[in-house]
This record gives sequence, C-alpha cells and structure tokens, in this order.
Amino acid sequence: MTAAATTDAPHCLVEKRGHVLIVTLNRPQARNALSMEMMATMREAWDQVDSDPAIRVAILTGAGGSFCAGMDLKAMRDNSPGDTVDQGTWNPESLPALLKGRRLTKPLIAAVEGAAIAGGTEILQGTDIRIAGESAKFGVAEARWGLFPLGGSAVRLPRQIPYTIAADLLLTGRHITAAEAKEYGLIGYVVPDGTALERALEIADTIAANGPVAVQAILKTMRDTEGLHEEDAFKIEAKLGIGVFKSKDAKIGPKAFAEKQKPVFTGE
Ligand SMILES: C[C@H]([C@H](O)CC(=O)SCCNC(=O)CCNC(=O)[C@H](O)C(C)(C)COP(=O)(O)OP(=O)(O)OC[C@H]1O[C@@H](n2cnc3c(N)ncnc32)[C@H](O)[C@@H]1OP(=O)(O)O)[C@H]1CC[C@H]2[C@@H]3CCC4=CC(=O)CC[C@]4(C)[C@H]3CC[C@]12C
Repeated sequence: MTAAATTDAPHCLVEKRGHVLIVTLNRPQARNALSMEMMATMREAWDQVDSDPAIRVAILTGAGGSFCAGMDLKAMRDNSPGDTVDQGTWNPESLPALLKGRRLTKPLIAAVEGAAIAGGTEILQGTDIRIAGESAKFGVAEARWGLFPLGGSAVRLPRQIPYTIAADLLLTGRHITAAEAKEYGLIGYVVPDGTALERALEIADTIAANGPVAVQAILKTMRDTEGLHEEDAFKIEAKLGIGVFKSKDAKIGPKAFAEKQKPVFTGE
C-alpha cells in the first residue's frame, strides 16, 4: 500500500513534551497521505498515550503545512484494498490507527493546517478538540474517486454534525473551508495560519494541569454513554463520577482552593 518514500525521514514523528504527546504526520511531499509505516507508528503512539500515566493529553498534527490527504492514492493505484480482499491479504489492523474501533483514554487534540481531506477528515472525527488554521480545507472526498470512506465517516459524521451537511459532504466529496467547518461544528477553533499547534499546546497545558483522574473519567463517560438512553447513561456516569470523588486528586483540588494554592494533581 505504501508508495516509495521520496525521503528517508520517518513517516510519523512522536515527541513527548511534559505531559503532552505530540504525534506529527510526516510526508509533507504527499500532503501527509497515509502510509502503512505512518499508521503503524500512529498505532504505537496511541498505545503509548493509553499506557503511560505521565501522558495526560495528546496532539495530532501534520508537518509542512498540511494535516493529511487521506490514503495514498498513488500507492492504491498499484495495490487496491479491494484486491487485498480477493487475495486474502486484507489487513484491517491499521484501522485503529485512524481511531476507528478504538478511542483514546486521554484527550486528543487535532491541530490542522492545510488539507485534512478524506482519511484526514476521517481521523479528525476520532479526536476530541479540533483547531485549524484559517486556510485549512476539510472534506470526505472518497466518492470522487469511486471509493468508500472506510475510516468510519459514513457512520460517525452524521452523528457529529447535522445530517444534511454530513450527507452533502459524504455524497459530493466537496472540500470546505475552516470557517464552514467551524460553522457546522466539525471543528471548534479557527486560528491564524501557522498557529494551530501553538493553540493546541495551550489547550493541552490547560487540560494537563487539571485533575487527570477527573479528565479521564469525564472523557470515558462521554465515550461510554454515547447514544444511550439517559437513565442507562446516568448509571455509568454515577459509577465513574463517584470513582473520581474517591481519588486523591479530589482531595488535592478543594484543599488547594481553600488554601489559595494552585492544585498539583498526582493522577491518583
Ligand atoms: C478508506 C480510508 C480512507 O478514507 C480513503 C481515503 O483517504 S482516499 C484518499 C482520498 N484523498 C483525496 O481525495 C485527497 C487528494 N488530494 C487532493 O485533493 C489535493 O492533493 C490536496 C487538496 C490534498 C492538496 O492540494 P494541493 O494543491 O495543496 O497539493 P497537490 O499539488 O494536489 O499535491 C501535492 C503533492 O501531494 C500529492 N498528494 C496529495 N494527496 C495525495 C494522496 N492522497 N495520495 C498520494 N499523493 C497525494 C500530489 O500528488 C502531489 O504530488 P506531486 O508528486 O507533487 O504531483 C482508507 C485510509 C487507510 C486505508 C486502509 C489502509 C490499510 C489497509 C490495508 C489493507 O490491506 C486493507 C485495506 C486497508 C485497511 C485500508 C482500507 C482503506 C483505508 C481505511
């Protein structure tokens, strides 16, 4: 599936900065189109986010002024996923890299510059907070190439933005601007070009300074109660919420407030 790399640079870079893990898609010459190598590193990075207690927030971004142009269409010309099904070599293991069938236990922030098209907008839907430079472009363009958005958009997009807009984007494959994406609620912030990562880091630092036990329980509640009847959802919410109140962090916060100190949470 992977096109020959025009450079020896790794296709995905992973950097830990304090409590934040920054995952950077790194094939700028192909607008960060997905490669198997890239997706393998993404999967490892997501495992690291979930398993390392020192990591409290993750950021997904792209190098060279693009986010991600989806699957590598040139590689696909020579090796189509359809053929891999026929050959019995279909390998769905990369799908969790796109956060389909798996969600992180810590918040994930998308910092988008330039194109976030097809797989790029698909993976965006697996992130929690989304920031984009004002020239960014979004779209689920698969149908334009006779393909299916197998990164989950036909299911997830109509759940995240109004139905008619999801249908329009999925069926026309048209690209939209950052301003439109914000208007539709696909992203939360539009910032000056070149500053999406900076804003993401500011938000990440704010979240990382909050109680990690609370942050993770809030996120888990949001994920585990999606689509449930309110009564059933509240049962899950109460269990997770009470777990937070039993934590050391829940003692550290009120004590710091009463003593006019900044809380320093341990995540226990
Ligand atoms: C199903 C998912 C996924 O949803 C499918 C897709 O993502 S299809 C991809 C569709 N992509 C697009 O429509 C974007 C195309 N590009 C553009 O429109 C424009 O380039 C741009 C708007 C992004 C940028 O425009 P610019 O004007 O700024 O730049 P431009 O000059 O056009 O480009 C610069 C150079 O970059 C090259 N380029 C750009 N985009 C691509 C691209 N997508 N691929 C390759 N190259 C690109 C461009 O050609 C220029 O190069 P030059 O050399 O300079 O000309 C699927 C996602 C992952 C799949 C799974 C992967 C693993 C699997 C393995 C298996 O065995 C089974 C299947 C599967 C599980 C597989 C299943 C499907 C996926 C889940």
